[in-house]
Amino acid sequence: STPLDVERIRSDFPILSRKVGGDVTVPGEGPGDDTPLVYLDNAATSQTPDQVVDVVADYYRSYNSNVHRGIHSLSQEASVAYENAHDRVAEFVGADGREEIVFTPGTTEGENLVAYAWGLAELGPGDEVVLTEMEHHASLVTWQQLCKRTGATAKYIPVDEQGTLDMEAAAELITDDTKLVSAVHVSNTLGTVNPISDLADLAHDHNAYIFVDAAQSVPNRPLDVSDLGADFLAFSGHKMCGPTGIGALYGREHILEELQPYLYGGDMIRKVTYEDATWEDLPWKFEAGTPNIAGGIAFAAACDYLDDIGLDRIQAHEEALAEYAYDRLDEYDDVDIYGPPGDERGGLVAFNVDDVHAHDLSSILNDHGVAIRAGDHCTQPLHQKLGIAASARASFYLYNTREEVDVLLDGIDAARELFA
Ligand SMILES: Cc1ncc(COP(=O)(O)O)c(CNc2co[nH]c2=O)c1O
Repeated sequence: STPLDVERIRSDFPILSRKVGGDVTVPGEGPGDDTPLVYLDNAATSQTPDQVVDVVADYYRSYNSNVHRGIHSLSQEASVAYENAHDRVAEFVGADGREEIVFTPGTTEGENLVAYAWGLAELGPGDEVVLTEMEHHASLVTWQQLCKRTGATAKYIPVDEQGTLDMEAAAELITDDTKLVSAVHVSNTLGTVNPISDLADLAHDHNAYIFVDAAQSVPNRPLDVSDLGADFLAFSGHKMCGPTGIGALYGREHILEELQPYLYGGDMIRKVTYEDATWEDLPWKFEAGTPNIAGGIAFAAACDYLDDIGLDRIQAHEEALAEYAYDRLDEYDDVDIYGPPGDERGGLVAFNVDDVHAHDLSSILNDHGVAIRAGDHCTQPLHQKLGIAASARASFYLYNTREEVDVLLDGIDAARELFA
């Protein structure tokens, strides 16, 4: 695939020209240092191009209205745009149509929707949910707590010291007692790319569903829900050039059709009496109340933006940056890198520098204009397993450059000198 024109892409993101540092009491208006921003925290949230920001602004400026078919023109325009956005997001992940795409605030609510709309009704004592040891809390805590509530049992597929899933153990752990496998596609801490279609085969061999946490894969690589064998798949708009507060849950239509809603209210009903209620068609049955209309419409615009560039090219670009960062970090003997080798991972690298706590490293890197994430990345059990309380994580996207990786390494050198 042809390399990205990063400079042209960066011109779509004014924020990337910001200077940072100095007084931050007034967001965006601080005196700011003359330190150019180097934004390497894309696994937490991506930046938003003008093309997507303009869609949000245009909605509020010219057709803001509540959806679901009010009679007046504005409502009709908003309804059509919001409903069509579901079709666009469905196309982006290879779903059959809007019936298989529920808009949510993000990946977290997608996991919870399935836990409460399916899990609460289907799980009980003797049933098992199989997770991986590298799950994000959005999956791990959700299913762990649901198992506690229902008497079901949560089990974990081990991760080896290379950050790779033990698939032999998976084959033993997934049995006829398994009702659901929930697995992250690309780990937000290790960068490991899990063999989802193999896990799906194991789940389906035992008549279990598979839930795919695709928060770090839908934004970063071409993906088709059928190729993966996903029964459910959740992702977030804000990690793929969309606004915050919007994401989607994919579910096979025949499964969603059978599920009862877990959020009740307006828009999700068809007929209500004092005694009972009937539900709207999919996906509206699962979208109670006034949705994030602008966010949903902008989510579709983000899909257009990424597809115009090409996810295969974006994947190649960010993974090359991660490999470059990995190789440069690997030159140090006082740096620990977590996860698989640099050429076998998604576009992120988590690491620690001996004698420099990740939080201190992040603070010093901030003085150099570099934004990374430091902490447990919502994978505390995995950090405990790795024997660390926290890690630093650099995560790359379509608008980052090799020169920015060099600034990252310069900042790490400065931190090492300060703490050595
Ligand atoms: C693998 C994974 N699953 C679920 C989530 C939750 O997504 P949300 O509902 O949109 O918040 C995240 C967000 N990950 C991170 C958020 O901040 N730093 C991170 O690594 C994630 O990386």
